[in-house]
Amino acid sequence: MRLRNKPWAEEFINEHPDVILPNPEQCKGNWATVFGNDHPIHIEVGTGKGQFVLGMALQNPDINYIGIELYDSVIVSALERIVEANKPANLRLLKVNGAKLQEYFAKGDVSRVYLNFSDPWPKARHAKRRLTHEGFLSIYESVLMDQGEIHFKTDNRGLFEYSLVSMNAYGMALNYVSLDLHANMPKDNVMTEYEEKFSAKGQPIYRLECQFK
Ligand SMILES: C[S@@+](CC[C@H](N)C(=O)[O-])C[C@H]1O[C@@H](n2cnc3c(N)ncnc32)[C@H](O)[C@@H]1O
Repeated sequence: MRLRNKPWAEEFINEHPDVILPNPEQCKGNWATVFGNDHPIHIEVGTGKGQFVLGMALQNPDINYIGIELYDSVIVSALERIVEANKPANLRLLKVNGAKLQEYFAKGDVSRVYLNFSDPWPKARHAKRRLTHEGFLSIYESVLMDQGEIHFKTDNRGLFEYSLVSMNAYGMALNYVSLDLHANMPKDNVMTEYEEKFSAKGQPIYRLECQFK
């Protein structure tokens, strides 16, 4: 747990249970009560400092967003942003492991999964840790509604190539692929922190949308 540099993180997190939900397992199958509506739920696994999920929540008030991040020291930066933005009603954070989504979501609770600039884990022996490994795809499938989607952006060519093969082998439909997202920047693209950093260095941004059949 990377808490050493931010000793105040735990206290700040505990002060905002309306944003970082303290007992997320109680929300499973019950998210309409949490948000007070039955709008679609989009989650981002590995949300980092929250720029994407906050931007999406502000841009799309009729969609509920949940940012999922493992580390206190990282998620606390997302929390700071969200507090500064007056806590949009359609946004929550979970400080949990994306490998355990089934503890917090029932089948059909989620209608889209976003993966942005996921850790590449380049060594073959670490392939199971990649968020687009078949083990993770099966976890996403078990919480997504039928024909639910994954939207994935990365600067990492190796991870992108791996993910295309992994999703194809899983039997998913590829609905969109871009090898240079910023060459034709969609009007509604919300940049992540990593996207800003890598595109500023001139690196192409890869993006795909795929769907369970
Ligand atoms: C490279 S950063 C990208 C952050 C952000 N999505 C962006 O694009 O700027 C990856 C983030 O995913 C988080 N992460 C990695 N594996 C995770 C998992 N299994 N569950 C939740 N978060 C995870 C890491 O802690 C890290 O903050």
